[in-house]
Amino acid sequence: MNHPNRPASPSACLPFTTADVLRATPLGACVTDADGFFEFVNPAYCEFYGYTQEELVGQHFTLVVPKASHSTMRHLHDDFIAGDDRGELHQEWEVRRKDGQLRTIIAEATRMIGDDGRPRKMTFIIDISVRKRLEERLRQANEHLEHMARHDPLTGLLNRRAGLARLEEEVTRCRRYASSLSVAMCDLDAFKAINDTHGHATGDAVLEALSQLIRDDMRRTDIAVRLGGEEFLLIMPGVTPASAEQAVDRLRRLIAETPVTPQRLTVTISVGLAGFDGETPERLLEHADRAMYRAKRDGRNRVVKAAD
Ligand SMILES: Nc1nc2c(ncn2[C@@H]2O[C@H](COP(=O)(O)OP(=O)(O)OP(=O)(O)O)[C@@H](O)[C@H]2O)c(=O)[nH]1
Repeated sequence: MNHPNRPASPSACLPFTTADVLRATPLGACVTDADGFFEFVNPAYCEFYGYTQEELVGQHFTLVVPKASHSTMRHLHDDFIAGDDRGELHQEWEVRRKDGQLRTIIAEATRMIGDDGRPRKMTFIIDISVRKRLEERLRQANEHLEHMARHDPLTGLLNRRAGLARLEEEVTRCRRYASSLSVAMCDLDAFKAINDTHGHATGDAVLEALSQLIRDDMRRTDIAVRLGGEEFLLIMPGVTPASAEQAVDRLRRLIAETPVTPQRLTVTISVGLAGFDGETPERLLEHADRAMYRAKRDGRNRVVKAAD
């Protein structure tokens, strides 16, 4: 049974006008004519943009759009008014308040035909600026975490786990395209003595400076990894062992000649070099490692190529 005060037809149940409803809604709402001029704005719309109703009605809607998007927005408005789509639009936009602040909104628009037979665009807006800011902060935090998970905090080079994963990738690529790949295992010489004589902080400064020298000297396509302690791995995709030997020996000389601390300490490295020849990444590293130990045994501060 119907409520005695409730009319039977649902279409006749609102005892106020549509404009009353729009004025009362906490959502910003506006109506623009076919040319994009505001015909109606509700109080929530005015409050969000910081304009009065008088300042908005009669103005073109691009008043609340950053200059860079004017032309895009005009075209979209025209297409929307003329379009024969569903007549609805749900989109995220950056908009500009009267005080110049940029905000992000979701706009829900509907095309409606007025009593005069002319099309209009009715838009509801939802402010999502706070959510956007949080999303951006979350994205930056994730990026930072991902960077931390892949890099050594002292030197900024790839850490062991990320470096070995890169080596696997490069070996796979090399197999597929039959390209060259060389790796160099580099170990600081007599580093314990530096720590013991000058302290751990100086030791850390040496590792940082050494990493910077490696970064500056290597090709952009080379990959430098801090495997741990005073041991570094250089992965050189597309480089033959002969070219790698020249490059790494140049780096060795550069390191030996360059003071790496304010006290002008210099250090040397011993390097074992191996070229990829179809083996697994583990075997490739073993070859480079063995060559590095020979470099140590033969007197340090030298590059030794792995035996074929
Ligand atoms: N300051 C500092 N020292 C480190 C770090 N990681 C490893 N070490 C030190 O590196 C030194 C390595 O010493 P050893 O393995 O004996 O090698 P070495 O003295 O370089 O001698 P050779 O390799 O035979 O030339 C040790 O004293 C470690 O404590 C680090 O992150 N910071």
